[in-house]
Amino acid sequence: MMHAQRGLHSESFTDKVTAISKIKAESVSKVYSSKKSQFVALDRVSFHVDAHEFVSFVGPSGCGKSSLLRILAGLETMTTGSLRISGHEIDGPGADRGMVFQSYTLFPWLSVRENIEFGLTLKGVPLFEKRAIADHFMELVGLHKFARALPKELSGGMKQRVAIARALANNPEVLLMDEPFGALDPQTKNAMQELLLRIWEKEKTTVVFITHDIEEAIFLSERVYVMQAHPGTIRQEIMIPRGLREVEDVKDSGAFLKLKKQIVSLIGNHEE
Ligand SMILES: Nc1ncnc2c1ncn2[C@@H]1O[C@H](COP(=O)(O)OP(=O)(O)OP(=O)(O)O)[C@@H](O)[C@H]1O
Repeated sequence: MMHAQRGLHSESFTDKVTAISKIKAESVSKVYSSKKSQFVALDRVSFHVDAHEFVSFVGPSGCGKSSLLRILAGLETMTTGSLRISGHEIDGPGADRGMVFQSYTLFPWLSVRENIEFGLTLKGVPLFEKRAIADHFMELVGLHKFARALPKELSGGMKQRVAIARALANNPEVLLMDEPFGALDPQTKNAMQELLLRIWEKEKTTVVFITHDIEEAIFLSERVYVMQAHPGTIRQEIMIPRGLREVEDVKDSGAFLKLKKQIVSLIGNHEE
């Protein structure tokens, strides 16, 4: 009761923002320290990601994109600031976050199915349920015919499809992706972008996507945070208009090229 009364004024607004935002970062800084020097990789970075949103961070090498994602994943600690997922301060890695990295991180001795089921096995999910979940995600990424294959028998794109399926099988609240298609050839990369969008639309996952590829960020996202380096900060938030992707040959369309030019100049201006 007391809470309801307190919540009537400013606090109710704060509660509402926290409730809407799946991720809320406030003034996150990361300083790498050695005996001789200190390096500010992230300087008071604030952002939010709403539930079911697809948000990308794009920026030049060294702007702190990967540091930010590693902090979100709980693999790295921030130096100062606050970073909450569903209202809870991040305190180490957790099953609420699924990760897909650029480097292939499948267990080489496990089959496609076993890789996808890995987290479910750890959680003690009953066999029947585990099989059904893996079947669903193998179907979703188009690898059901490769259930028994080992990673060494797969192409780079197929490996990343397994990595996405494995991350999603654990039903994470947020999917964190660090340049997941960075090592793929352009054609495979395009196909993977299309696939990821289809999955995102179907599964309603909240996605945080890191890339240095501006086209990729515009094509995939609803919002893009443009970062700058030295120190790593967020320079601007760019809204990607709904329906942009519906246009044929979208990457050559006037609206797309305009957004690309805008982001190139934001990044370029700072690098001069
Ligand atoms: N463990 C570390 N110790 C010291 N400095 C680090 C460490 N990790 C990253 N850095 C520095 O912090 C800065 C940001 O690195 P980070 O990898 O987060 O950037 P990035 O934007 O992902 O760059 P890239 O696209 O090149 O991977 C870089 O200048 C990097 O050299």
